[in-house]
Amino acid sequence: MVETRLIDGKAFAEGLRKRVASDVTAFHAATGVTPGLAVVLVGEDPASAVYVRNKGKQTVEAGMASIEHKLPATTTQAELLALIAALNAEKDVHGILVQLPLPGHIDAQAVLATIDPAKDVDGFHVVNAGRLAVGLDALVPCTPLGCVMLLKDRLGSLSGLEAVVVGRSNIVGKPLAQLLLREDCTVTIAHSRTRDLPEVCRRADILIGAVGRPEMIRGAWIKPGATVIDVGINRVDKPGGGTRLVGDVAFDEAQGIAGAITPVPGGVGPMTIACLLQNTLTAARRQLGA
Ligand SMILES: Nc1nc2c(c(=O)[nH]1)N[C@@H](CN(C=O)c1ccc(C(=O)N[C@@H](CCC(=O)O)C(=O)O)cc1)CN2
Repeated sequence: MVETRLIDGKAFAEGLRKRVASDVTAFHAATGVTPGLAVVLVGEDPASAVYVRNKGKQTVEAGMASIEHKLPATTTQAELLALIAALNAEKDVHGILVQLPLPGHIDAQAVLATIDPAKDVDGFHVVNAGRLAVGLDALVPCTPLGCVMLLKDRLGSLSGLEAVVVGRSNIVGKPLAQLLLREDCTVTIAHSRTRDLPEVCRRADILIGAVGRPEMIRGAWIKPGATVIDVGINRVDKPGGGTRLVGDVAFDEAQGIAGAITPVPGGVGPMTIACLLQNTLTAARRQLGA
């Protein structure tokens, strides 16, 4: 029986936000410039509205300018692209982010492709994805960046470790695999069609759940002592009524098997916005050649 440690992403994110805030103060003193982040929300998805509100609040708390554009669900793709073109040209806007998911009538890839790669603080533009893949400086997607920060904080060097990423999304699975490769991990990307997924997972020193299926990864799939990072945020019904959040990993079953695990909530989630603030400052620095 292994003692399972909790990886406190909420506390780590709080520390990171403080470090970013102090770097923003120094940046402003050196350049006279306040980094600005523009966040675009299309439609009324309640979870997205909460994330956008938190992004605005934490941006201001870090000493940066927050510019919010809330558009109705009926917004056309052409209108959205025109707004992004205007933000690309706006010199006080150093970072641009379009909250996902977008309404079904809008092609998300076309939207992401319109954002200036230098202002793409989500790191979703193909230029940033390509730069990450070939090992050049890139703006890196926030959730994967947060996962690697938590892993390095817990394990130090990740070199030579066997990492299994369950999930192959462009937003989390693929960029996270690239970041782990950059840390010299041996990386497997697995997914719902992977043959004998439990056996593949049991190879992992680092196991990442990023598949978006509530508690799909069972305790018996975890190698004893492994570090487990749970990216899933799934809302499920509670037996007596109401709902609760669970991850992609069966958290209770992981106790006594995993060496460490991120909880849901309070694990990876808070790192996403903290890393967004860091990316916004990075983008501002690069745009000013600072
Ligand atoms: N343009 C983007 N869209 C989306 C992203 C993204 O990085 N860029 N990621 C997610 C949503 N997201 C940020 O946008 C996000 C998700 C979760 C959290 C978080 O702190 N979660 C809490 C729990 C919150 C709750 O109670 O519901 C936690 O895990 O502790 C922050 C940001 C999809 N869209």
